[in-house]
Amino acid sequence: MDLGNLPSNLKFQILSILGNKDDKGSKEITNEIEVNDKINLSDNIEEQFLKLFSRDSLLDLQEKGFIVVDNFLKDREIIDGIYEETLTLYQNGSVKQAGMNKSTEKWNDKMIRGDYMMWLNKDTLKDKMDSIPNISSLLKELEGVRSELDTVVKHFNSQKISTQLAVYPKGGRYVKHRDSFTGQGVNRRITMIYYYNKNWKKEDGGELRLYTNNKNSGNSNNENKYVDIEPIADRLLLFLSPFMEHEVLESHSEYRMAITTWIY
Ligand SMILES: O=C(O)CCC(=O)C(=O)O
Ligand SMILES: [Fe+2]
Repeated sequence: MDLGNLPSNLKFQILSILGNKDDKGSKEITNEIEVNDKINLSDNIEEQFLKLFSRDSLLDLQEKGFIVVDNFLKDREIIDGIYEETLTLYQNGSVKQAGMNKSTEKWNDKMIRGDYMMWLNKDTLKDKMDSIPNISSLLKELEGVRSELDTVVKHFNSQKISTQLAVYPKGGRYVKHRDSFTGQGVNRRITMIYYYNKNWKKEDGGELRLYTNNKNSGNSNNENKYVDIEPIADRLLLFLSPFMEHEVLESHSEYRMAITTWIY
């Protein structure tokens, strides 16, 4: 099925069903907040707690809608370990073809998203965590990003996170979409994608095309402007989930891997 010809609001609705299918094991949300407003990351910040972020990077995230952090883990052994553990999970069938799920309906369409995915949820993976030590250490670092945001940006007050691991086999892509929508109650606010594709080269494709029209900043630009983010090893991309449209371009490598955490 080609969604390209559908009006964009309809396309977004379909993709939101797909994108918002959530991990069942996540904790109950106790303290609901409305995310129908702009995301403010620069007012009343506690600068003394900044470690990973700088004041400017928080401003960039708010105004440009995204930031790229290279050399996130810096440890070659861990990065290679994450790759190997992902390959094992993929080859033993733990990583399943992604599709659209809404109650009993199931709809898989490789033209829309060609990835295989699994939720990485600490509760559901309790006894498996020991077999994926390197992925576990990445998850700790990603939790650290969340806690820095909560500590530095007093009003940020994150509600939960969820994480998925995705593998795109050759030919895989994911059409243009947003990861969440404003005005729907508790929702994804920040998308963080960690890439660990060894020796990625231009011919491998699979770049993340990020449309830079960020309505969070109040200076929206041309809808069609974009940047292509190369999914190179040890790169962490952060963007504002409700404001940034993006797509995964067709991947030509054998496996294109990513671990994505959403902060709500
Ligand atoms: O892997 C990527 O670069 C992006 C994946 C994505 O957009 C998603 O899973 O919602
Ligand atoms: Fe996405």
